[in-house]
Amino acid sequence: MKPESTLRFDSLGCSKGGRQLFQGIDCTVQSGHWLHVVGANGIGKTSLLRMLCGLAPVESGDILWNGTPIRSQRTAFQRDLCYLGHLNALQESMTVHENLAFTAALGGFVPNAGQIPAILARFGVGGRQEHIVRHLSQGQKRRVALARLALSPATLWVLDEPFVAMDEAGIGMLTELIAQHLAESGVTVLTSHQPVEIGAIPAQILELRA
Ligand SMILES: Nc1ncnc2c1ncn2[C@@H]1O[C@H](COP(=O)(O)OP(=O)(O)OP(=O)(O)O)[C@@H](O)[C@H]1O
Repeated sequence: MKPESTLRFDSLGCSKGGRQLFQGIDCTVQSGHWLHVVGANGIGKTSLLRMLCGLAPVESGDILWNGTPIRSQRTAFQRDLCYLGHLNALQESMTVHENLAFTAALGGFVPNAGQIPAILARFGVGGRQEHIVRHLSQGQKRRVALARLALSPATLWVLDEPFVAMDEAGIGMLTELIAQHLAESGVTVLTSHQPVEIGAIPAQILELRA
């Protein structure tokens, strides 16, 4: 189990290119729960996720992790965070197995011999372990990228459109993995233009509006 955690947006606002995207967002997500950020194309969902991950500064309001603004606990917060953006962030010239081993090493984690093969098999890419990532299909690359979640010790998963390019089986595997994460007291924030069901755990919906 992971430690009990709380994510809070406190009167959060964001503008881009001189245009206000959203403001006054208040929301709290506790351990074991997930937030589905929804809204029209271009409304600011990715911008919100990027602020949450520290890839863009918080301009107005605050983001608090366990009661403390993330800006004043950068290193500790990054340790608690796993972010998967639109891009898969895989090393294209490395093998599938090498990519996962690399991710684990970055997180200071040494998987045992059977762990990476088991995770890849779970994500339906077990037979591709020694393949160079460049030679995989888009959906296979997405599966490898998402398989990294299973190696992450992070409490907070932030996933931008994780279901894009996934077939039905892939969607099933990912929702199962998120459900397991929540059952272990994890927290997940995701965007998706499609309806999402994570087991029987109801979504907290945050709808961004112009
Ligand atoms: N660096 C930037 N400078 C100016 N405008 C930007 C910048 N980055 C993003 N934007 C604009 O901010 C708005 C919000 O973009 P964002 O990617 O957050 O939307 P989104 O809700 O995730 O959209 P989608 O559903 O299409 O992925 C868009 O209109 C985008 O063009």
